[in-house]
Amino acid sequence: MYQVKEAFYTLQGEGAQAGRASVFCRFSGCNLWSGREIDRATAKCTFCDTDFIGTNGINGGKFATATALAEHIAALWPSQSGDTKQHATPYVVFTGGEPLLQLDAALIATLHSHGFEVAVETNGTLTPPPGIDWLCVSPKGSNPLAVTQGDELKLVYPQADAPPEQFSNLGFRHFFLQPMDLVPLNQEKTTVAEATAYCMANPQWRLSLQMHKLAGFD
Ligand SMILES: C[S@@+](CC[C@H](N)C(=O)[O-])C[C@H]1O[C@@H](n2cnc3c(N)ncnc32)[C@H](O)[C@@H]1O
Ligand SMILES: Nc1nc2[nH]cc(C(=O)O)c2c(=O)[nH]1
Ligand code: SF4
Ligand SMILES: [Mg+2]
Repeated sequence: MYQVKEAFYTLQGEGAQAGRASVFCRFSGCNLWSGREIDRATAKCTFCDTDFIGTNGINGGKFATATALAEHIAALWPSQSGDTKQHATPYVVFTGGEPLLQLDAALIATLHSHGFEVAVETNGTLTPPPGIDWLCVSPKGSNPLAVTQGDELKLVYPQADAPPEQFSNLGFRHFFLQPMDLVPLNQEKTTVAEATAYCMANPQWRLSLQMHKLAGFD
């Protein structure tokens, strides 16, 4: 049984694939926070910008089989019109909550058979199933990483207990700093200038702004 908070068609707003048309599938639940505000201060991850509780969002629900969820996701990809010369590869991004609590090899294989490339946004504390085409790891404080290689490492910045230097030798193709959005924490200060300064001083790192929030597309 897969529990999905919401699923929607949008553009990837973050990291190296920013701007790419994507179906987002947001699984319910996380291993680092209950999702309740009352627990935020004592959680293992304290700055989350997302509601991942339950299955009541747009196109959310409970899915008994990989086939049922894959068909639900595939139906959100636009049908290619007859005069389209170039055919874009359908792309699904599994996120959450923490997607590696639920994503399995059967669901990935079924999406491949529907022609999808499969991307994952994970906190890196759980071992991924085989078959993922694009793996984004976003470390959270001092929580130990189970994943030390992948396509991109996207660090929310600043985190006192997770400085970039701690990750710069890991086996990723791309390294991004994403300024911490303080709105969910009810704080005024912006972190964009700090992340910009770090990237300019340390050119291994690139800046990831959350395009969907700036442009307002989800
Ligand atoms: C909501 S998380 C879900 C996936 C997974 N649990 C994780 O943490 O990577 C999706 C992305 O949003 C980032 N994120 C969460 N809260 C944020 C915030 N306040 N500011 C900027 N990025 C944030 C995460 O680091 C992650 O890259
Ligand atoms: N457009 C858009 N891009 C995103 N990239 C990562 C997101 C996430 O919440 O995992 C996200 C999201 O919530 N929306
Ligand atoms: S690990 Fe990801 S989903 Fe879980 S609380 Fe942190 S940012 Fe949110
Ligand atoms: Mg998000």
